[in-house]
Amino acid sequence: MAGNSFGRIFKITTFGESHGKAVGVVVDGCPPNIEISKEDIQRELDRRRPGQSEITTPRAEKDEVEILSGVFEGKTTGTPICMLVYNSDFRSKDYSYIKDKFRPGHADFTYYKKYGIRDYRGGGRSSSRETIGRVCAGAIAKKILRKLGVSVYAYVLRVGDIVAKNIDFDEIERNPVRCPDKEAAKKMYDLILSIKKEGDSIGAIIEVVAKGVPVGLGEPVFDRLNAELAKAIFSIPAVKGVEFGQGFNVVNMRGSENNDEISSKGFLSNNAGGTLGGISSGEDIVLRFAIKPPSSILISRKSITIDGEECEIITEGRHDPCVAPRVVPIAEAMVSLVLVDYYLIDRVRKNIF
Ligand SMILES: C=C(O[C@@H]1CC(C(=O)O)=C[C@@H](OP(=O)(O)O)[C@H]1O)C(=O)O
Repeated sequence: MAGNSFGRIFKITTFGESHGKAVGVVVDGCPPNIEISKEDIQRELDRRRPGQSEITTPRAEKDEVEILSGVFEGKTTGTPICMLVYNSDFRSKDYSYIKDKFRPGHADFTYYKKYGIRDYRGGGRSSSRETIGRVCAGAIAKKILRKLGVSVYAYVLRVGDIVAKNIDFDEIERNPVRCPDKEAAKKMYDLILSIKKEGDSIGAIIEVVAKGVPVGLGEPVFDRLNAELAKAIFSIPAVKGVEFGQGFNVVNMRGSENNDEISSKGFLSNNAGGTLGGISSGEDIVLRFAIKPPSSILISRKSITIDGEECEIITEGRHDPCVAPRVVPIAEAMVSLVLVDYYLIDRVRKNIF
């Protein structure tokens, strides 16, 4: 029950801390003969790495992946794949001031109370640098899905009160916010910059769409596809809520509006967001999740020391005023990992006899 592994057949274990030597992942259970190159992994890591624009943390990491095992002559061999990224631009002295204090909103308090010890440098294991391993593993999952005709897209739907209205998938990677609506992206960018100038931070909503998922993935009752996807998304740092299809809006609907009618040509709507009874329906999987404003802000907040004395904390150092643009590739990775794992589970159970 150590909590660092995810998946049943396509199983990942991530390791490392923000200011430790390296972060990475071991992927076990990957099918053999999948073509995979360093570039396939690096492309995804480059979308997640710090220092991409004015609205991301300026920590200067190349985040260059090394594939240590499990790939031979450009193909997976069916053996464990270990991938890692060395940390280089860490300034651990920036964190000495919180050695004996808990930063409000961070995991400092709970890690210390649970373990009685914590690597306070850059948030240690609770840092979003841990997600590097997920993105590496997700890049392999994406390649497998592509062979199966499945594509997964994530994008920033909302920052503060600015909402993307025009969803153009081609626009996502053209702007630093990773918003599919060019006009909204500009407004989001300006808003994030102005909040950064105030030393504050802001939250966002990200939408994920998986296209081409076949009917039948998902294991009722406890391992419903949507339950596993929700777990995958909630395991991403800063996530505060997840919904599928109409989500929380169902409270405003009648059954007569919400039920997705079926014709001989297929479903007439997708209010369910791609699953029925926890099993994929063949419609797009559509989910959204809310991420909180980053906890590291330059505005003084009340807290306590490890001895329980009251203090004030300003979180100095290098931080993201809004993590949404960098969470996009992480969300795609997590959704891809679940889909590959559930595809393999479905195959195993059907191919025994
Ligand atoms: C470096 C990354 O983001 C870091 C995530 C992070 C945190 O507390 O999560 C704190 C900061 O670390 P540092 O103070 O060492 O620069 C961010 O820069 C990354 O995600 O790759």
